[in-house]
Amino acid sequence: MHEEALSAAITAGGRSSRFGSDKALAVISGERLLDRVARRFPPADARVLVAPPGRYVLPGWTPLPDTRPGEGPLAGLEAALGACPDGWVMYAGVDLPGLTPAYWAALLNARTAGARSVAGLDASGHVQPLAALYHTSLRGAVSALLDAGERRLRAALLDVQQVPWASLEAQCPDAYRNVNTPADLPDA
Ligand SMILES: Nc1nc2c(ncn2[C@@H]2O[C@H](COP(=O)(O)OP(=O)(O)OP(=O)(O)O)[C@@H](O)[C@H]2O)c(=O)[nH]1
Ligand SMILES: [Mg+2]
Repeated sequence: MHEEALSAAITAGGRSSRFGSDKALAVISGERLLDRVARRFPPADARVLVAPPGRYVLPGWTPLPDTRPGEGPLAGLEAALGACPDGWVMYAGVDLPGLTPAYWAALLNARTAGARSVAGLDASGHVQPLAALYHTSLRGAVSALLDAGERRLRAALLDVQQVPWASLEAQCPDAYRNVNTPADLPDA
């Protein structure tokens, strides 16, 4: 059987305009948000950090420039899918400090035959595309969406397997805690 790779990708190409300074560098519990998200992925065959060239140094992660700089996390996904080996990509925003290895394991375990993306539902039932699995077979579809003017990341959730919050809450209660402003930083 053909072995598929498992890759990790962090997207950090945003402007942090609501935060007021680069939120990836914000320190929480003594470490940068960037380092925290990075170290909470399970082991992966490839690890890429999508961000403007030279903005970050993250040992063990391959720096990857945006294919369409400034066009948002859907464009970041295009870059990640294009650079990762064929298989599944764990794709996360840099501003989700509550993610854990168990969260990724829960998504990976939820994969079904035919699914090309896997995303959790939050406590309100909203799908969460910024901490989700995408299969590299979506490359062409994601580029086509961008070419057509689409910029919402959730549009990339094609052939999606959804994971109910009840299946995620125990493993990762803070999974979708999102840092947009300094007030969102959890107190250490
Ligand atoms: N690669 C890449 N990532 C992006 C881009 N825009 C936003 N992101 C990332 O997508 C995630 C969610 O985006 P936002 O929460 O809007 O972050 P942001 O755009 O930096 O912040 P705001 O300027 O306040 O909207 C963060 O991890 C961002 O770094 C982009 O153009 N390219
Ligand atoms: Mg933004």
